[in-house]
Amino acid sequence: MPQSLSPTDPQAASIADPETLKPLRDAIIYKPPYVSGTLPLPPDSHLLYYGSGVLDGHARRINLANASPQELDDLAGACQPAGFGLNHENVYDETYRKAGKMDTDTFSTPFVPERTTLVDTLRSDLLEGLQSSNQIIFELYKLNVYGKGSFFKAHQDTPRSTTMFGSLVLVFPTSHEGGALVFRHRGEDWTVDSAKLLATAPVHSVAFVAFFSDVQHEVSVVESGHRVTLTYNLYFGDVDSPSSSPAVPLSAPPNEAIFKAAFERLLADPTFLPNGGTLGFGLRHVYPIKKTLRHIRSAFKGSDAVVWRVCQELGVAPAPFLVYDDPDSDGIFMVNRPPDELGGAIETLTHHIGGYRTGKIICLAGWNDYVKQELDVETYEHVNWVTDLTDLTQHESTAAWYGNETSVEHVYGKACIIVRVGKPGERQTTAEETPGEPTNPWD
Ligand SMILES: O=C(O)CCC(=O)C(=O)O
Ligand SMILES: [Fe+2]
Repeated sequence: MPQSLSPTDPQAASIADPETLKPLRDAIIYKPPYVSGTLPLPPDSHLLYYGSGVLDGHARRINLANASPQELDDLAGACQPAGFGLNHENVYDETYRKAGKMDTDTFSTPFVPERTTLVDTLRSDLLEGLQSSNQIIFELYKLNVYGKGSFFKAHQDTPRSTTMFGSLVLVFPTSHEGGALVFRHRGEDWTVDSAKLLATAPVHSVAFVAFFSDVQHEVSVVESGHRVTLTYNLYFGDVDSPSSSPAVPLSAPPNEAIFKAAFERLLADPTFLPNGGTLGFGLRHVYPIKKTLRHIRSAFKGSDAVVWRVCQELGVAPAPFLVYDDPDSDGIFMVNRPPDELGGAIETLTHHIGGYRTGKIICLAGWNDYVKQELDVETYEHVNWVTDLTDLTQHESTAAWYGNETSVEHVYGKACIIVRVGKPGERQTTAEETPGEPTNPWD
């Protein structure tokens, strides 16, 4: 991390007290442990075929997109009481869980989660980092019908293997009130009211909620109607290629509103960066780096997309940068496009990137005057790191090292989002104020 300047330095006003950045950092690092939203589907995806002992071997067909109360009563009547796992046993206790269930040998659904945008949504907004590149396996687990007065008290789902990482619940648009899913984790709680989500969703949508296995959750009492759900166990498969297209979120990730509110509060505070300043966010996902960083903007997902969108909404211009931490000096550099091959000796990294047209020196702590002059100190800029740099998205360059023996060194530029904030009253910045990205005919 860059070192701080002394408080007497004229640049000191652009250094934010790290405590003030904590709400922004927390909104990204401690994001809610679930994703939820609605998913428009073709009407046939809501079909359900079921048969059980009570139907004397006859199968029934119901379309959950427009099921009548009688059809739903029949479905509920064909269910068995739902149990829950306690000390490795399946227990029935209607003071703890009151709901109907069908096992997967009793019903059939044409819905295939792998063929929907759910895969991208989970990879972007629930998972992060290297996990986002894993294949996700959806295992259909149960159909549940929560009639009036049904509920499921606080519990954690039983992981069925070491590769199981979470659960997915799909809620069909059958008329119901209540039955919100409440999560509790690290002393916080969140409520996802699927009935309310469905009320404003396009016709034929289902609601979805996916969450990590270690999160405590409960289904609050269904006040009326039938809440019909499919639950899936979520497993990691092999490492897959990252999805090529970013998920277009149908609903914002749950940390977006929290991050935005925290950022708005900071920008409204006149003691925050009284001279304006620069914020840095390490990236939380893996993206390919090409000749320029321009394509990365449209690839951002999860919390990276949250930072990007919220900054744009609040009028503080975000820009992608690569940051180089030169081990041979105390300098840290940032450039807004990958440097061409460094070519020469590693000792010249400082000069090469510092002198590079789009290069920008962001920390000069400990540098002597000669180097400062060489590198044009006016380009100095202190970055207040909200979240640490990560090595998930980085650009590699090679350079020769002339020591006792000549060797090749690798130098890595770590990608991040840099946000420039104006002083109070003039907080908004425009993209033109960030160093312009050279137009590249090959981009
Ligand atoms: O129906 C829901 O929203 C959650 C159900 C649940 O927690 C479970 O089946 O384990
Ligand atoms: Fe559960």
